[in-house]
Amino acid sequence: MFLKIKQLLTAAEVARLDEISRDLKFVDGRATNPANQTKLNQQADPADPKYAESVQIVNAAFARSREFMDFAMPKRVAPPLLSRYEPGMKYGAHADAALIPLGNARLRSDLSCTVFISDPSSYEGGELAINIGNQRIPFKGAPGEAIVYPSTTLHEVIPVRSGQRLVSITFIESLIVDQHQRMQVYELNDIAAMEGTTMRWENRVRLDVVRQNLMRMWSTT
Ligand SMILES: O=C(O)CCC(=O)C(=O)O
Ligand SMILES: [Fe+2]
Repeated sequence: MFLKIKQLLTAAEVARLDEISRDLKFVDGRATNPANQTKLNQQADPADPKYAESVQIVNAAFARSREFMDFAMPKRVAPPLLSRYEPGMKYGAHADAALIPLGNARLRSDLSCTVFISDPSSYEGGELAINIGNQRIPFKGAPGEAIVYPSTTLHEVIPVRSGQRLVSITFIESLIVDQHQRMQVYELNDIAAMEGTTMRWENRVRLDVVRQNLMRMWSTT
C-alpha cells in the first residue's frame, strides 16, 4: 500500500537540492491548483534554469532505486517538483488530479510520492497525513527518505508551525492501473526474487508463467 524508501537520495544529493533551493525562484503553489483555497505553499518556478537540475537529481534517484521500480512499476514519472512550506503554510485535505499535464500529453496519477529534504527536527508540523479508512497516518521523513502512496487517497500537509519544510513531490503513472492488481504482482515478484533460486526449477518456471501472465493481462504498457 505504502512504500517507504529509507535512502532514496544520498546525503550529497540532499545537500545539493538544499543549495539549489536557496537560489531557485519559487512561485505560489496555487499556480498548479488554482481552485484549491487550502493550498498555501511555494513551488519551484519551472522557468528557472536551476529547476532542471533538481528534476534530474530526483529522477536519477528513482531510476536507480530497485525498491521504487519494483513497487511502482512506473510507466511515466512527472518531473519532481521542489515545494517549500514556511510557517503557517499547509496543503489542506485534497484529492490529487487524476490527469496531470505532461508536455502535450497527460499522465494518469496512480501513485504520489514525497521525497523529504529538510531535517525533520528543523521544522515543527508539516506532516504529510494520509487518510486510509478511518485512520489518518502522518509521515515526516528523514532527509533523502521517500514515501510512495496511492494517488487515490485523501491527504494533506499539516500546517508548518516553525522552520521550513522542503520536499520534492511527484506523480507516477504505473504500468498497472489497479492498486490491488499491482500489489498481487509485486508480491509474486518479491517471492520469486527471494525464493526463486531455492525452489525446484519446474515450480519456479510455473511461478514465472503466472507472474508474466498477470502482467500481460493487467499492464497497459
Ligand atoms: O508535500 C507533500 O508531502 C505532498 C503535497 C501534495 O499532496 C501535493 O502536492 O499534491
Ligand atoms: Fe496531493
